[in-house]
Amino acid sequence: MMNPTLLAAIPIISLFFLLLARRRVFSQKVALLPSPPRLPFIGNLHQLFGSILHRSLYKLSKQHGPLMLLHLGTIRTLVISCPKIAEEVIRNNDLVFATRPKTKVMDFLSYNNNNIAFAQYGVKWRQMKTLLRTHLLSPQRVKSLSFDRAEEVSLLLENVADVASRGNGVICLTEILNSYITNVICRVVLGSWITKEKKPLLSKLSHESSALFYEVFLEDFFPNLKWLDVLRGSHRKLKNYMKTWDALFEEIIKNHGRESKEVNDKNNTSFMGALLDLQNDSSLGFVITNDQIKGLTMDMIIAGIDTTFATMDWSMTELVRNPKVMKKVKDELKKVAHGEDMISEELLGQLSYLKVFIKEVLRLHPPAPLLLPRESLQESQIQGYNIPKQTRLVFNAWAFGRDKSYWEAPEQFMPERFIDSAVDYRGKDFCFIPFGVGRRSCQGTDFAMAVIEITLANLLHRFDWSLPSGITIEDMDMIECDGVISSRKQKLELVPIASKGSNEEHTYPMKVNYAKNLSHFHSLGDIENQESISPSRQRTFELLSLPPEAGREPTNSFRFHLKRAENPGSSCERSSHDEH
Ligand code: HEM
Repeated sequence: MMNPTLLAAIPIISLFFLLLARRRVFSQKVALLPSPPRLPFIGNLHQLFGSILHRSLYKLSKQHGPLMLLHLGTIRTLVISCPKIAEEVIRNNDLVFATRPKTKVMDFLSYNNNNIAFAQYGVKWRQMKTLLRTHLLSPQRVKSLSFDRAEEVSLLLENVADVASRGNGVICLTEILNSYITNVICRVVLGSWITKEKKPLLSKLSHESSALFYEVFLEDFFPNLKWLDVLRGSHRKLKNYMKTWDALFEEIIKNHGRESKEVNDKNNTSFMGALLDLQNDSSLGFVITNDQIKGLTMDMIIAGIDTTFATMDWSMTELVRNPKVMKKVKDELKKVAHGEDMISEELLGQLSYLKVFIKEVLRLHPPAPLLLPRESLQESQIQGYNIPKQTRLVFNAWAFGRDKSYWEAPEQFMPERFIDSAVDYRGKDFCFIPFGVGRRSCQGTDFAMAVIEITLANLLHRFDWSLPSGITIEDMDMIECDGVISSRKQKLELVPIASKGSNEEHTYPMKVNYAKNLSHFHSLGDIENQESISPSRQRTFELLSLPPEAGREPTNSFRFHLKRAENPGSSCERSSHDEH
């Protein structure tokens, strides 16, 4: 009789050979794809370390072609470096590649598949996307936030003038823009619940998330080495990070109930507030869980802050490096402003050169150069090659913007290339996809562009910008940070001088009564009396770091906006007594 141990081993041995044979079939097909030589066990990982990822991939694609297979540990990854193949994938296989890979970080940040950006493709993702499109980031909603943007821009301008007046005139614009955009996004996403004490924490958390993407979890490449991540403390770090987020969200959720009971604040327009209200909306057809609210809120903070900041930081850098472009942008602003010292959103449509300038920035410096990774849900074909299920896919959008067959002199900064050109960033032109393409493309494009345009327009209209003395254009390093979001590595230090003709000229330091101004913005009423400020409005002041008792006279720019607020629809010409 056969030994029972041997008998039990037969199915296991058979299964082993079956799997081996299956693997060989797959690898034969996949081996046909161009692929750099790889090392045992780690595959091609060693070719990616030590350099900026999208640049390493670009370099590899020059040797191995625009469709290239990499083995990152046990993970098959297809890298596409040319627009034509990207178009083929999206046209034929967008649905096949509609899901995101499950990685340790994405799993955590998605609140266990309860968000959009990192969520697996499926019913939940579709529900979240509908919520975002119809309730949070619809064109009407984006438009309705124009007051919030105007207020924040005004504060930014004052801040720039104030910081410049205090030191030697040099400001670190990178830091100012960074905290400005955190304020903008947190304000619209979290509303007045976030106090000024919590803002630095939020800023830290959002930037850490970007860095976390590059924290290498061995488990993602070698599932059997999960225990090493535990030993290295990576799991604990991620868990603690998420605990901090969770405590913050819980507090907001708890306050939401109280807020509606105690204050009955009907003007609560934050994204998170809207989502909490929608929890009781039966017409939605599905129930939104607290985890979905947390996941979605986190999505917008993570997806919104670093990307928008990077675009504005690169924009200001390119303007300083290209004085002719700066002059053209400023001339256009002056013409459109008709003597006003603040550019309002209604004027943005007339700023065609500013718009092509921003396009050129996004072409050369896409904030997410590799978009977000996708993964195939089933077997498919690309360029005649068989691509197995669960193959990861990466589009190198940074390389697309430098493809010589689509762009003349691609390394040159030339906004003029977009004049009289229909090429746009909305995902139809595959050579220019800073916001991604297909089903998984960015949901925040309109919101991001509204913030970027109004901010740059006013920064450039109000100030003339130059490099600190002793620094030349040649000293400006144009290398980007390594990370999912590709902002410029070197901080941008500049000297702002109030523009000639600006009504704020020679008025450093500019101190304003923000409390009065903000009260107008929020209620169009008067708040001479401190007692009349509601608790929620009080928190708005805190959110904006403004002491309610602060200040003297409103600035001209604020007067202008106040008049618009008080007389919506009027042309709101500035009268002579508005001038200093
Ligand atoms: C200049 C600013 C921005 C850029 C360049 C940008 C770019 C991107 C890119 C490249 C993707 C991945 C697309 C893909 O995989 O094909 C993405 C996804 C996403 N973005 Fe943005 N983004 C920006 C701002 C924003 C803002 C302000 C928000 C929201 C407040 C936002 C929300 C999202 C969401 C929810 C997704 C996930 C879409 C999905 O997976 O289905 N983004 N964005």
